[in-house]
Amino acid sequence: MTATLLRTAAELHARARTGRRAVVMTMGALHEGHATLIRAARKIAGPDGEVVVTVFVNPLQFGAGEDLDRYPRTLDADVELAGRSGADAVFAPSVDEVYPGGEPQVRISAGPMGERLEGAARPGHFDGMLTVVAKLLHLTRPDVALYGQKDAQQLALIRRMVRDLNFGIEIVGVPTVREEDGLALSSRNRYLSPAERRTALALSQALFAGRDRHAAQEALRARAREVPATRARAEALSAIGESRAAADAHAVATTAGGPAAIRAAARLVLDEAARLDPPLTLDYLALVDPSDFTDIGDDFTGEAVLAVAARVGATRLIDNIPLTFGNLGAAS
Ligand SMILES: Nc1ncnc2c1ncn2[C@@H]1O[C@H](COP(=O)(O)OP(=O)(O)OP(=O)(O)O)[C@@H](O)[C@H]1O
Ligand SMILES: CC(C)(CO)[C@@H](O)C(=O)[O-]
Ligand code: BAL
Repeated sequence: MTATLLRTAAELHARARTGRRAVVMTMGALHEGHATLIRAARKIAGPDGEVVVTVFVNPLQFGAGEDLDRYPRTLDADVELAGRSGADAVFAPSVDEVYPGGEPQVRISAGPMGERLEGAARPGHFDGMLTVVAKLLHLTRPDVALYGQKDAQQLALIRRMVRDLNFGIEIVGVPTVREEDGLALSSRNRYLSPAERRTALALSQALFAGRDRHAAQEALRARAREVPATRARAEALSAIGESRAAADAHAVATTAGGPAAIRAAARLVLDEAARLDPPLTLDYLALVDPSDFTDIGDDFTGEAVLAVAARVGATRLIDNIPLTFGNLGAAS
């Protein structure tokens, strides 16, 4: 399948609409994570519907000193990958096409959730992101739009904007696609040298260590209901597995359990990576409620997000993993 390249809003609006329109928004430099979103969009739109992929590196969401100028731009390959993955059209407007009068004076405000974690590290980022997402939703007029859970805070804010401002568009989240060794796919991975990539693996490893600790805690809680506490604890700890035993023993020894122990288990991996060459520099590690991105408390139940951001060399990467608390029937 070949995707049609559209450069202007006029070209986009001239397209005859057929069936449901599903939109996948990207900044280009497409990879298998994007391809997964496009395939999911194709499924939702169906054979009679339409899948539109947007490619736009939005200056409004980059801060001074960030990587706007060096962000990879690979439009020909993007159109090819989009078509191969099931897109009908790629809308890749210029900056002038999106912001004809220069930067917009009226913008979307992301509110308090937009000032936490990524928002604290990148002031103004989420206002710029939501402003362009609102514009692209108006320009593409989809029935449904799909976003990756890799950018969990972005996804949560888009859901919030669509609900709070009555956009009337269905928002679908797609789970994070990872390399075989666990690294989350990201356009920015192409900045990494082989040595930096080895260090960057610590982001996902830390999340997996936190996930293992969480699984052990949930197992412990479940077992505690069935068998005497001491036996349950031993069994649950053995479920963690030999590979994590040292990190886990440390976490058990230094924390009281609950969210603190999960953070501690993840933190240990990140602290080790800080001593590698090249080192990892941690920006934040947080275990948050995805409805507002505040830290969860000990009595939290439901779905939480363990999120991390770090620098390796000149590259800043983010990753996260969902963890379900108190739902003993579900896998974490
Ligand atoms: N590994 C992934 N798995 C699932 N979705 C992803 C993945 N990487 C990106 N996405 C999603 O693709 C959409 C476009 O993201 P974007 O173009 O910024 O890609 P990216 O790889 O996240 O780039 P960057 O490295 O700049 O963060 C977003 O909804 C994002 O969450
Ligand atoms: C949603 C988005 C396309 C807005 O520029 C961007 O933030 C991204 O690619 O995740
Ligand atoms: N993938 C999120 C877009 C950004 O980093 O600006």
